[in-house]
Amino acid sequence: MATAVDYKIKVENVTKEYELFKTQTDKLKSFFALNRKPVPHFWSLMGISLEVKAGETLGLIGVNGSGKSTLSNIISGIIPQTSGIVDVRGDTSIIAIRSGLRGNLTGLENIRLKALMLGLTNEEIDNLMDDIVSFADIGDFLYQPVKSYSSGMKSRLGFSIAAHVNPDILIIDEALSVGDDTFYQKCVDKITEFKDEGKTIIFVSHSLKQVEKLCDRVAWIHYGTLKEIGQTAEVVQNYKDFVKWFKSLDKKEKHSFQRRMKENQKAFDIDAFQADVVKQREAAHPEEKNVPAKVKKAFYGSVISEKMSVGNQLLTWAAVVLLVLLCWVNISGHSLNQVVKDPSVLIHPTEQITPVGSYSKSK
Ligand SMILES: Nc1ncnc2c1ncn2[C@@H]1O[C@H](COP(=O)(O)OP(=O)(O)OP(=O)(O)O)[C@@H](O)[C@H]1O
Repeated sequence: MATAVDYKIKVENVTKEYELFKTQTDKLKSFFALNRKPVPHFWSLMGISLEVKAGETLGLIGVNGSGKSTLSNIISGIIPQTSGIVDVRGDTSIIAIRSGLRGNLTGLENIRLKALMLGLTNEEIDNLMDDIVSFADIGDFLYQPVKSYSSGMKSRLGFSIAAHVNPDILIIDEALSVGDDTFYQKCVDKITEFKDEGKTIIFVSHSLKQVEKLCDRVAWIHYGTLKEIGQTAEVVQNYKDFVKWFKSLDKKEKHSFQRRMKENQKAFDIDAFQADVVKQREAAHPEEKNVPAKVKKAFYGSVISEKMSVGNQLLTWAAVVLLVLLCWVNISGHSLNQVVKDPSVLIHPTEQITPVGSYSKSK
């Protein structure tokens, strides 16, 4: 019998690995699994587990580079996790300064594109357009490509779109830090309205004041790990204590601390982590069978690989070979039928090929 879930978002043992390629060519080679050179790895998330309940506002805090945006982008489906379960029950709509808007499209085009991607019909978008435009309040910039916008304008537009498409879950990643005071207040009012409507919100911010004002609970992400999750006042206070401690260090000590943390993220061993999860689960549920297989499925069962599978690699190479062959047949001047009957004709091009710009006398 299926058990009812009491969460809106569940993240279990989620990791995110980045390969630090030096060039785009190295990246492309790796995609086709052609890279022989070892590439440095970096684990942006090293096994995060948390749940967000329906109607709850969860704050994500942590120092720069701790993994807040990586986690919120994984939850909103913008990037895939490397391992772990991400279960999101509802439509997410992310408001982030850094993602979601296409620079070459105008503000108006971005509104339509994002709304279409979120499943709205053109008629629904037409009905919402005036509200979105008036909330964003960016004047004639609406007709300019978004790449010409200031970060405040991008934030206005991004917030306005996401807030009007009526998502069930809202992920707000640093959206309020760049607007002016009037816009900030408008956003806070809108977020409060969402909270009153019972929407689930993830709020990523460096402003502890905003977090204290808006969040029911807070998760402190610390160099790829979940350091603490709990009541806002308590977690924020512990984080403030950490920041105070860090600030009390001299420059050399600060660098050394940050280096140690980053080294730790480079050295993370996913297999050892998986083995640990198995051990803990076996200890907690001694009667449970096939724990290693179940944990393996939970780690990789729902993950979309960013590398090509062997099957896809074979298919791609087969397609490339076929394409080259067809081009060769075309250039040779023989018909496909002739080549199939006698492939050796490929190395004897027909004499009927007419050079470009000349008139064929053989007609
Ligand atoms: N595409 C990428 N390739 C390589 N490393 C990345 C990539 N994206 C993020 N990272 C690294 O992952 C880590 C986490 O980054 P993330 O942006 O999630 O942190 P953050 O907590 O949101 O930081 P901030 O508070 O500065 O916005 C950082 O060390 C960052 O350099």
